[in-house]
Amino acid sequence: MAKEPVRVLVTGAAGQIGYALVPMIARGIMLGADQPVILHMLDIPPAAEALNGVKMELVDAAFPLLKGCTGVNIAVMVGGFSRKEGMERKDVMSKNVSIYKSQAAAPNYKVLVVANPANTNALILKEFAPSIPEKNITCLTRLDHNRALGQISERLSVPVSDVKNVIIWGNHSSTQYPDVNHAKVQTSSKEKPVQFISTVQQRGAAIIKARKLSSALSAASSACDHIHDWVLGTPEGTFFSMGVYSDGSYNVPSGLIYSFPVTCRNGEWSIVQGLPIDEVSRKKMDLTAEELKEEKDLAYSCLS
Ligand SMILES: NC(=O)C1=CN([C@@H]2O[C@H](COP(=O)(O)OP(=O)(O)OC[C@H]3O[C@@H](n4cnc5c(N)ncnc54)[C@H](O)[C@@H]3O)[C@@H](O)[C@H]2O)C=CC1
Ligand SMILES: O=C([O-])CC(=O)C(=O)O
Repeated sequence: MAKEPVRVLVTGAAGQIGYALVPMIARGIMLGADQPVILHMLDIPPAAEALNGVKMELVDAAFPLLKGCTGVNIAVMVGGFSRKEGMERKDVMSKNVSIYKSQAAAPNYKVLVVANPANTNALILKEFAPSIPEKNITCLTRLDHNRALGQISERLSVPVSDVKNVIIWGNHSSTQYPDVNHAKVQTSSKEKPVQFISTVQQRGAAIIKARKLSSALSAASSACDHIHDWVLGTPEGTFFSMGVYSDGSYNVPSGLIYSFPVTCRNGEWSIVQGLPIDEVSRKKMDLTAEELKEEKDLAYSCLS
């Protein structure tokens, strides 16, 4: 029997990530090749004509899984302003957090916040939308996770599918801690990836420098991976990084949206517990938590 369609909301759908993301969803990359979808696309009035163009292209692409354009079960919140060369992600805070406060009227569905500063926007959404369970609000650090897999694969010359269980701890910013201590790589090479941490931390800035625009196809693809694994589950023995509401695991202060290693079953994520943390890692995990606390204060000052 054909499955009931899942309704997916994409905010900022006329932007560059939106333009890359909606055809991926309509092709079944996010939710599976047998899962019909209904797309609900939102943007601001000045982008109405561009959004209409995206809708026309979706019709022209004749996606068999695409059943229409209304209603919501999953929300991918890309809407917002992107940073330019020389800016940090928190520099777009004053423009973007107020969007996440105003969009907090959303009911109970799974939310992925992409727009920067992604962790803090997700926290603002959580704090101003008490009707959404905190387990349903997440932010995208899967792009950083995939960047880490890609760097290891390139540097050790192994297929990316032979690398797993890297971890991105903390903020989707240059203080994030890409941790390879628990990674599994099928290789005989003893070479240690050098400058790996700073390359992953600075990859977003490197893409802006090269493209004069921030990353879009990799962000859209990672957003699909994030929702895919959340809804359909993580493979046995594999974990991924997700920005989620901290419950105090690994002594990360609760009350922050922080990226942890997670596994997913039956549409629910759980933080992987019990990984040993060495002293160097502890310092880096605390540093990125400190930045998130500062961002939270800054966000509230922008909203007052
Ligand atoms: N978490 C992550 O890994 C990544 C996050 N980003 C962030 O994603 C966001 C979007 O990036 P792009 O698509 O490249 O930007 P873009 O500027 O091409 O598109 C953003 C879209 O959002 C729309 N928008 C603005 N305010 C809105 C509102 N109140 N409601 C609905 N739509 C609204 C704009 O009209 C525009 O169409 C940026 O904040 C960017 O920094 C980008 C890459 C990776
Ligand atoms: O760097 C940016 O501003 C866009 C982004 O978040 C990324 O590519 O990781």
